[in-house]
Amino acid sequence: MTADTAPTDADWVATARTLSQALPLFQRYAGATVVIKLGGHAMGSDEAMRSFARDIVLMSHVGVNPVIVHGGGPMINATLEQQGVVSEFVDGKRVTDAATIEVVEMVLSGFVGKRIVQAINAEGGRAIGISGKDANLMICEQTDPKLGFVGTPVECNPQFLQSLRDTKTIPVIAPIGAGRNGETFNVNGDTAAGAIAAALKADRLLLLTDVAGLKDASGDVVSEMTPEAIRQLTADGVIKGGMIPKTQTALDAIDGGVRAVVILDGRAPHACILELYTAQGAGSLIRTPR
Ligand SMILES: Nc1ncnc2c1ncn2[C@@H]1O[C@H](COP(=O)(O)OP(=O)(O)O)[C@@H](O)[C@H]1O
Ligand SMILES: CC(=O)N[C@@H](CCC(=O)OP(=O)(O)O)C(=O)O
Repeated sequence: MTADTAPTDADWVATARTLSQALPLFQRYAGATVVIKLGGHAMGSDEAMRSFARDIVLMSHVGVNPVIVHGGGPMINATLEQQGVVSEFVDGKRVTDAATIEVVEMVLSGFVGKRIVQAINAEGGRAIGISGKDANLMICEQTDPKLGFVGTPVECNPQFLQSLRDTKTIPVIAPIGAGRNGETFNVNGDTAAGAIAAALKADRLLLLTDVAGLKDASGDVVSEMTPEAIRQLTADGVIKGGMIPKTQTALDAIDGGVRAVVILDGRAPHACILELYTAQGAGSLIRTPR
């Protein structure tokens, strides 16, 4: 079917066949909890956001419990740059002083989170924007005094998410954590998604990023990897930079009880439903061998 020709009867039959073939996968994921981390680099145009939102609403309609955790690093950078501030990053984490944490919270819990909420709601879903502070969802401790207000999640309280699930409300979570002494902590989006997925014992954690998946030493995307293979590729320097917190998150999430983690290209159209509802899947699946 091309854009400039009307669909034929055969095209419609092919569409119906595709839907019918997805039945076993719809059944397999009915009732499953799927945590989706949408990184700032994966948040594209309004059209891409609409397509992401549509996929989330579709998942919710066929019985999945989607939980979105978002990033927004590039949007934080842009707002800080308007104020003449350029952040320093150590091991992929933003050094966050008292003025910066205010900007981080404003950007993530403000326009980034609300853009996702609005997109989902516009497609007929029911989303609500919260952060790790709400209902004590994510309690943090300071990661390292040198990083300032950067937090490591030490306690997750996902009961509130279960009550959202009962009312088919889709949480859209900003990676901001509460400290025990009233501090606000900036949490890497991948780390926050992994901690929440582990607390929920999620069936899947999808880490949406800007590459097709995990690449091996030859630069080829590998469709399935074990935690052991990831440790080896990291030791060999093949997994590096921003991919390190992602793969570390994947390993921690699996240790914490998540069944499988997928690293996939969030800019690709319909990445989430391709992964869940096609036999081929998308990106790189990480799980312990069965
Ligand atoms: N082995 C690898 N396979 C795939 N990507 C890798 C690998 N090692 C490093 N990367 C880099 O990791 C990047 C993703 O991390 P990052 O830019 O922090 O993503 P995000 O902003 O989506 O959180 C990719 O764009 C790629 O350049
Ligand atoms: C501690 C830390 O670095 N926090 C991140 C939070 C946002 C994030 O993780 O955004 P992406 O997923 O788009 O990278 C930051 O300040 O950029």
